[in-house]
Amino acid sequence: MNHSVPQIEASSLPQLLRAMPKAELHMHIEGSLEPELIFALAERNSVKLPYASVEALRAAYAFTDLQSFLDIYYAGASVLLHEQDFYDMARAYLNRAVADNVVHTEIFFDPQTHTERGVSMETVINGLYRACRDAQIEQGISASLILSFLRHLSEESALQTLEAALPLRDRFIGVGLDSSEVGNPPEKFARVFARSRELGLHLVAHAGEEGPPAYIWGALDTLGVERIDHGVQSEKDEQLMQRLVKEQIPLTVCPLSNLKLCVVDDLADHNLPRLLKAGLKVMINSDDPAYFGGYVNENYTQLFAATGMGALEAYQLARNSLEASFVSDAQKAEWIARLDETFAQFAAKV
Ligand SMILES: Nc1ncnc2[nH]cnc12
Ligand SMILES: [Zn+2]
Repeated sequence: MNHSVPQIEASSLPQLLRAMPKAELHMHIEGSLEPELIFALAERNSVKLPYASVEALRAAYAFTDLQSFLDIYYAGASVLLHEQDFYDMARAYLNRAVADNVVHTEIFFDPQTHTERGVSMETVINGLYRACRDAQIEQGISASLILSFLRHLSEESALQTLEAALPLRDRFIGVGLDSSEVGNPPEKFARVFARSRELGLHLVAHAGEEGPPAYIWGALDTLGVERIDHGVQSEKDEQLMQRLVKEQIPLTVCPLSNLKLCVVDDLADHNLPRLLKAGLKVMINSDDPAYFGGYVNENYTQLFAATGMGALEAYQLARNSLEASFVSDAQKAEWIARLDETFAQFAAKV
């Protein structure tokens, strides 16, 4: 776990954070819809928005908690109607990811947000999948999809969603669980996760964003997830911390999200440096970059500036992101070799 990382000038750190190859394992594609694209799609699809302008919409992005964000986030997604809309949204995100030296991304999508409005499952998945495939061919970025269930809806709805997606089973690699956490514990979704496991899908779930450590235990023990999305509340439970370290369960942490949703008051107080130091397999992600003030590199640079972390932590976080991804060991090894090369190049500049 302790890798030997070459000496790198502190002044090179922002450049290194941007240049290092990394994976993004926690981002919601609907959360990458920039206000400009929301307005462009509203016009293209003749959807009436309750905001007069891009500026007025952006001004509404002052959140007090997760729910206050989700209300606006679901309203923003109402402009997505056609396969091309889903394609354009995903290509816009993938362009940003390429610019941030993301070599691999595992993208959440919320089908129920769209199927409940009458958009078909095929429209959603085909648009997103085609964007991932074209970006891979044209830009070399690897991208996979994770179908996420909305936990404020019933398990029956999640089961129906999974069944509706099965004809397109080869177009997504796993399932997740998101939306309003408190009051919707993981146990509510035990059957749909069991069915997903039978289907050979990867399993992840949001837990311990606002909710208690008990939800992280539930996600691990009842749902059998391989990664925890967020998980920042794990620090409140020493036994849970020990388990997360022992089993090296990845936590996909999202610092700017935690700041904007008031999970933390100040980035300088974010617990990621402590979690990393305690030996947890944490990494940095953007969650909903269009709403929280930045894509993945902005999350790295702002958190590092606020907390004083250095090159050693940068290496470990990027490496954790690659190791925690759902790709082959051979692919991981190739990207880790590229990460090592990047660090060696920066060390040579000293
Ligand atoms: N941060 C978050 N937590 C839960 N559900 C979400 N859906 C989109 N972003 C989310
Ligand atoms: Zn999330």
